[in-house]
Amino acid sequence: MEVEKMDENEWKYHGEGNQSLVVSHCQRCVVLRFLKSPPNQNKAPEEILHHLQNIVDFGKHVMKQFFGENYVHHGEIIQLPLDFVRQLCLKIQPERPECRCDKDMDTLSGYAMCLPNLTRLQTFRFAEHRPILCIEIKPKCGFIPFSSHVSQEIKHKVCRYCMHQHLKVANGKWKRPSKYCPLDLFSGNKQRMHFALKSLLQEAQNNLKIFKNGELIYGCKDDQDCVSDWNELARHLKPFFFPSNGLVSGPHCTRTIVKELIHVITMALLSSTDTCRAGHMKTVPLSQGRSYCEASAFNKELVRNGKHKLESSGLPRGCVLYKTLQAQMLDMLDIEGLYPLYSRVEQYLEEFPEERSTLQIDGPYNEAFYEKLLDLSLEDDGTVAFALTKVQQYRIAMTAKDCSIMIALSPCLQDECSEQRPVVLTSKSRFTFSVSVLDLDLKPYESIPHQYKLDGEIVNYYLKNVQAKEDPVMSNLFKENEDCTLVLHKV
Ligand SMILES: O=P(O)(O)O[C@@H]1[C@@H](OP(=O)(O)O)[C@H](OP(=O)(O)O)[C@H](O)[C@H](OP(=O)(O)O)[C@H]1OP(=O)(O)O
Ligand SMILES: Nc1ncnc2c1ncn2[C@@H]1O[C@H](COP(=O)(O)OP(=O)(O)OP(=O)(O)O)[C@@H](O)[C@H]1O
Repeated sequence: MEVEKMDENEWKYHGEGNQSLVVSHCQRCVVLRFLKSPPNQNKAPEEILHHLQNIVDFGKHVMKQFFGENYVHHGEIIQLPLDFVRQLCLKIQPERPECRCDKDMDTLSGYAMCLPNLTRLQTFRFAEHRPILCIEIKPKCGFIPFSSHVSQEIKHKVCRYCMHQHLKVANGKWKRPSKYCPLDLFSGNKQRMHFALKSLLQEAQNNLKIFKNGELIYGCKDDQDCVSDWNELARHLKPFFFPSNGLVSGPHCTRTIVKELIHVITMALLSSTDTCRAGHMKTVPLSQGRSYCEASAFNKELVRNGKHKLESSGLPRGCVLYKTLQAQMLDMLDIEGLYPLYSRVEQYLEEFPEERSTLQIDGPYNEAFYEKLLDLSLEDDGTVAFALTKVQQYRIAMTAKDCSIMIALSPCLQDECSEQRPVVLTSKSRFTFSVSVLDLDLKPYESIPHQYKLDGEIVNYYLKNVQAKEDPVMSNLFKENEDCTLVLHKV
């Protein structure tokens, strides 16, 4: 990219989260990702550069090992003319959702990350202008804690996402709770995955976005009360799924298109498109802990219908969900078991502050950092080294619990499909696709006390306001469903 010739008119607002703001190039398949900070808390340019370098290194040396080369795009740092950045910031300001304007885009350092635009990622090497459909999912934590450090029984039964929904609605973050449960999505069972994806389509919140040719066509843009218009979505998707226009419009057409969409997403999420170095590293057997969440609407429906056996088909080893879950499961102790270890490291750092850099708390996130993550032992020998390893593994897990998965699909004809590209078929079309993982910035060490506090708030709110008011019939049904062991005594 010729940075001297940068023109803000060639870029447009693309999206943002809590930490960064993304603009996309109008013609080329690239984006610029800028860091954000609260007003009047600008960081020095060297600090921004260091932070961005850490993000790139972490993607390159750590997350690529967990997910594999093809899933992770670490990007590169780019230094831009300050005048261009200032003009760009002014240009995009009116497009920004109000709820994100509590932070400003960094316009002082001139540094940003340059990445491929994953919503327009070409799945064909030569096809320049093929239509592209892209689905972005932020799946959140897909397992129930199995750690013995968990103090509240409810955490072994209901997943964090489902509990957190109630607090979010109470706080006004969202108007309605979602029926999505990450455990259904991560179950590998097609029926449960279908239910999870349908729930995301009903209440997207910040967990689902759909882009057509790089433009956001579905998902929450601004307010907490976004309406899910499936008919409008079906209108956008019809040319992808029914290219010869064979399907009449109406509710049946909408339902069929949504079903086909869910099918292609499921197939892409379950496909194994990459191998990775950490592939042999099995954090925790997937069978450990409960494989379903008692609060999941799918589960409740089954129980109501007298069916107590919830299927969990398991995930194929190479698929993106499996890899995400394995990285998430590096949180083996739960925040309750981790917090005392964090305090041990803190105490050590208070005594020996100069050790902070040797311990690689703020990077560099290099090969040596990755190697230290591989020790999965849970035997606490009382050392700072043990505590630190668990803290760093927890930070990786938190990152994987908050990342997003992007699936880019482009229609192809039968004779066009290459053997190197995965293909998914629907009733009337076929797509080549690529899967990527984004927002893999390592969660800061400093966020651990916040995680500890938030965990308590989520659980206490749930116990006080939801579980206490739960339908007693439902609770009894669950009790009947609990596993029981028959103990035989000698007489
Ligand atoms: O704690 P959670 O689960 O609410 O996750 C936060 C996300 O909220 P969500 O629940 O997904 O709506 C939150 O997302 P939103 O800003 O609400 O879209 C951020 O991703 C936040 O990350 P960071 O601390 O800014 O790096 C996330 O915080 P971390 O816990 O990942 O640090
Ligand atoms: N390489 C990319 N290609 C296309 N779109 C992208 C890319 N990177 C980010 N985006 C879009 O920008 C949005 C915000 O980016 P990102 O998730 O990295 O922000 P964040 O502030 O780090 O998020 P969080 O709130 O989770 O901390 C994403 O949800 C996605 O829609």
